[in-house]
Amino acid sequence: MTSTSDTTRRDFLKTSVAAASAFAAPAFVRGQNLNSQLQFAGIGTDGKGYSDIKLIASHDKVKCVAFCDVDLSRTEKVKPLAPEAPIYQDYKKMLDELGDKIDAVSVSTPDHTHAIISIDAMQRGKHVYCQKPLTRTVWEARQMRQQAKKAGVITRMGNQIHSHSAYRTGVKAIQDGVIGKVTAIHSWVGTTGHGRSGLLEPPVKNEAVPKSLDWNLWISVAPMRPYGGNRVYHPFTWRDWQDFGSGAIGDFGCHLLDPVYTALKITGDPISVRSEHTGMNDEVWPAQETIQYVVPGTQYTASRSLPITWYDGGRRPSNGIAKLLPGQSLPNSGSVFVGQKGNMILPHVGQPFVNIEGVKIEPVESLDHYHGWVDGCLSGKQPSDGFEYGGHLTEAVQLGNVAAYFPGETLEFDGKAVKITNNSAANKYLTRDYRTGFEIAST
Ligand SMILES: NC(=O)C1=CN([C@@H]2O[C@H](COP(=O)(O)OP(=O)(O)OC[C@H]3O[C@@H](n4cnc5c(N)ncnc54)[C@H](OP(=O)(O)O)[C@@H]3O)[C@@H](O)[C@H]2O)C=CC1
Ligand SMILES: O=C1CO[C@H](CO)[C@@H](O)[C@@H]1O
Repeated sequence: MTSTSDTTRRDFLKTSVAAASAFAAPAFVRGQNLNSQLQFAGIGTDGKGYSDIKLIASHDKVKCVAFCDVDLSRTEKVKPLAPEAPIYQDYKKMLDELGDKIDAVSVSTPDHTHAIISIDAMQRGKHVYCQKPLTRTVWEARQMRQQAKKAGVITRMGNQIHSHSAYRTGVKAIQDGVIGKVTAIHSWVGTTGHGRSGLLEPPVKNEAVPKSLDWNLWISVAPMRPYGGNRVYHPFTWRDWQDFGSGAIGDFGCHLLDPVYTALKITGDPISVRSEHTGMNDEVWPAQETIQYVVPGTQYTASRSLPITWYDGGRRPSNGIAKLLPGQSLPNSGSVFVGQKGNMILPHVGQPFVNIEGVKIEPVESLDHYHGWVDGCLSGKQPSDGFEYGGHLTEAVQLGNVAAYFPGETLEFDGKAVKITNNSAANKYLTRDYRTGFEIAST
């Protein structure tokens, strides 16, 4: 028997699919459960996962139907958000068991697990909000773009500052031509590529895995290694380690380069990338690094190509580049947009200013990044910064990490073929070897 609410849900689905040309997927794939409510499951429930889930759940049309975390001791905070929602340790089991009861998921787990979880969820027709960087490798980012397109689901990358007034104001100022056409970009972050765990190599002594944690699931696609101990790899310190995290450029590149990519409408693949750093081994990322990209020019750039320089670990552009006015200073993290009429300095989560006497930039309002994604899921309207956009940005970020293995060498990239054309040894770093049972099939 068909209930009234079932009919309403199907009617809603038909209307929203018809109304949204961006909805490419067949109706059976797209949220059978979508009516005026989004049935949502949060994967990764502590750290950033908790705030992602809380802010998504604060939308009045969201119902939390399940939570998942490989460490059950880290699920306490989300429980009050939906005390009746089941808690899983394995996202696959959750998706298998709950099936159509889930319309959408957030993926707020360490970087190495973003792709395997998000791609699986998209293949099952779920909308996905995934943390930055979208993936751990270039190849995975390309798969995310392709799978999102194929599934026709609504996606967004979790770089919430994209919707913040500071970045939106910077984007508008560039597109309004306040500094003229852009000739170069310099972006930097104060953080370092390693140092969070205090280790450069895996520890010799290992502690027992806590009972609440499924270490096999935490390791996921990466080669198995012992647990180590609290904060050797998890929580949080996985960022240092090449198997799991993506160093300083991976941690902050998708934040800082986001207003650059958005303002300049960069949609092409990087042409070349070159890294220079203080040294690295096979385990952790460099402490200090400078990465030089060349990307295709756009309507907002002065030339057919644009140099972007990335600095981290305390490095930043020189005063000669920034050309600040008296009283101005560079923030700890941010970007200098060098333009034909002057420079715009865009602090990370701070309002932009220019080095042109008498020119002030009016702030534009913030939007709700989380609710924007939920609204997109309900209406069928894809936000402009879905996985196509986030995938491009992540490919650039992770190319920087490929270049780190060949310091001082300019690597030329063929984006169409996803290939480094002038150094065959570099190609293996565009992807990874997947652990048996955790493979990602090509889309
Ligand atoms: N946009 C932003 O401003 C921010 C984004 N981030 C991003 O959020 C993500 C998470 O970072 P952070 O919260 O610091 O990391 P943490 O290590 O603190 O937490 C990640 C959470 O995911 C859980 N988890 C790990 N693997 C899985 C899995 N396979 N399935 C389900 N749950 C899993 C972890 O459990 P366990 O305790 O076992 O590790 C933990 O609860 C990263 O991609 C990071 O880059 C982080 C901070 C801010
Ligand atoms: O914005 C952020 C704050 O710091 C975290 C830890 O380095 C980052 O991962 C995150 O993206």
